[in-house]
Amino acid sequence: MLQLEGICAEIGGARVLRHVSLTVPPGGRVALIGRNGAGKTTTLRALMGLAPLREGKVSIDGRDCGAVPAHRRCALGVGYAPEERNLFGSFTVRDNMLLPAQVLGLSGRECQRRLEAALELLPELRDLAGRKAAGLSGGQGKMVALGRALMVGTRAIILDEPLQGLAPALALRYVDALKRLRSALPDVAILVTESSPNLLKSLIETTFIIERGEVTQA
Ligand SMILES: Nc1ncnc2c1ncn2[C@@H]1O[C@H](COP(=O)(O)OP(=O)(O)OP(=O)(O)O)[C@@H](O)[C@H]1O
Repeated sequence: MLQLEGICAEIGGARVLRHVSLTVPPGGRVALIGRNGAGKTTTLRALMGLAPLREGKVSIDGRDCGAVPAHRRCALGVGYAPEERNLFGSFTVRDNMLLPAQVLGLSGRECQRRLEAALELLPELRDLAGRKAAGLSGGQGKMVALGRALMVGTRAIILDEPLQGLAPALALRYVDALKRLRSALPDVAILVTESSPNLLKSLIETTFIIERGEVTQA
């Protein structure tokens, strides 16, 4: 379970999150919907320990994360696919996917097992596995970022505007991939942000709305 309780955050002295509370239950499918600049990315960054909190508490599976630095949060089973993807262009898709599992210190065997499981769930990545990330299209890169999040996201994956900028057909393919994950990994929660709920309707159980840093449940 992912839980944000009364989170407040500032960037450059400006209030960006105002007492944000949001819960993602185990295996839950939750969307956070808001316009550009509403605070979606900052909310996810707060969850991952990448945005400093002024107030409030983040917990993962009941564990208070106040003292857990960002680079250890994925060890709690949370995989994060940031909006900008942040792939290493000179690495292959395979190596980009393996990286977070290797950083966690998982054995080579476990890394390979997870890679195979992720490629099984996202077969479009199998053909790309040996390609350098620099040569991928935006849509392919988003799929790789999803696969990479799955490598460590044994409890939850959080996806920041994964459909943003995708052509409608690609966006539907991405949502189909998420639906496959829902069936294959029912215990892995998904928290996804978007500016519009339309394409996510068939996937999502609970929707939160964020407006000027304030979150309400739809
Ligand atoms: N590095 C920064 N410096 C100054 N202001 C920032 C910075 N990052 C975010 N902000 C401001 O914080 C607010 C929330 O930004 P955030 O990126 O969380 O919103 P968002 O809902 O994810 O929007 P987008 O869809 O544009 O990514 C915005 O008003 C934005 O201008």
